[in-house]
Amino acid sequence: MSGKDAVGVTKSGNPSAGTSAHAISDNSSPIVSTRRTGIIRIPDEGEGESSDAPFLPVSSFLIPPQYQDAVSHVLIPHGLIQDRVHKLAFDINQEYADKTLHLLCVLKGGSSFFWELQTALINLSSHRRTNTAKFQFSFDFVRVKSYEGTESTGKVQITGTDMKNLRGRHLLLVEDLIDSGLTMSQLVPYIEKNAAPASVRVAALMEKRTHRSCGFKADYVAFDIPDLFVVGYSLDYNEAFRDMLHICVINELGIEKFKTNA
Ligand SMILES: O=P(O)(O)OC[C@H]1O[C@H](OP(=O)(O)OP(=O)(O)O)[C@H](O)[C@@H]1O
Ligand code: HPA
Repeated sequence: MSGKDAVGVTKSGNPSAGTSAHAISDNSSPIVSTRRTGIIRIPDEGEGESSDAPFLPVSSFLIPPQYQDAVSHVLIPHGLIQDRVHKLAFDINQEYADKTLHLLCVLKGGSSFFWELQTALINLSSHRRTNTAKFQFSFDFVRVKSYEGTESTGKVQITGTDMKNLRGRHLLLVEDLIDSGLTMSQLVPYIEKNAAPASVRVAALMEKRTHRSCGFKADYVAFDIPDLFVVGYSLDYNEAFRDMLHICVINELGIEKFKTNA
């Protein structure tokens, strides 16, 4: 790989102690867990045996003109995201086969992943052959914010959802990225305390390999990524890049160009 100006994240998010999402708490039917399986590991640049992993140059993809010089390379193309999300949807459909699932989209970063996942779940339920059980889902949104630019403020603001609506439900939080884990390690206990759901699990599109991690692990994960600041597919830097299909790595020029975008 040659994305040598890619931006890594260096500041500490000051996360609290390790937390993980809780398992389903009722015993209505035995299920074979497919959680945390099939995670695709995106290697670090020049990493050991994986050093021949394909470098995906910006010029090989359709990228909005204003972003072409602001990212060093494509990390995860949209097509690969879609394929992985379809598999996660299949696993979720199987595991919650006899339950009504309540998806909780964590805005704003989780929105593209959420729409892709819920479309895949609808498609699965619509196929007679896979629709052997009584899988159903409903959904809601929660706004959670802690980052400014590329750094966590250390304060997680949770707004925009009535906790009463989540009471007694099987919740699946749909989140774009576990970075330090601060956001999820605060959101999950907050919901458990204020909403008393039947169960809470977390589906994350990506988990970052970072020394800043507080140890939080999601239940369903599509990609395991290097410690780089990623943008696109609803992930932002100062609100820029959310309108880019592929997940890319921001570069120094991008950091400068969109510094005052908010
Ligand atoms: O694991 P962490 O270190 O807490 O970082 C992950 C969180 O940071 C981002 O949210 P942000 O605060 O930028 O809000 P946004 O979703 O509106 O972009 C991202 O969408 C995750 O929610
Ligand atoms: O890598 C990232 N990209 C965008 N938003 C983020 N919030 C935490 N980490 C990131």
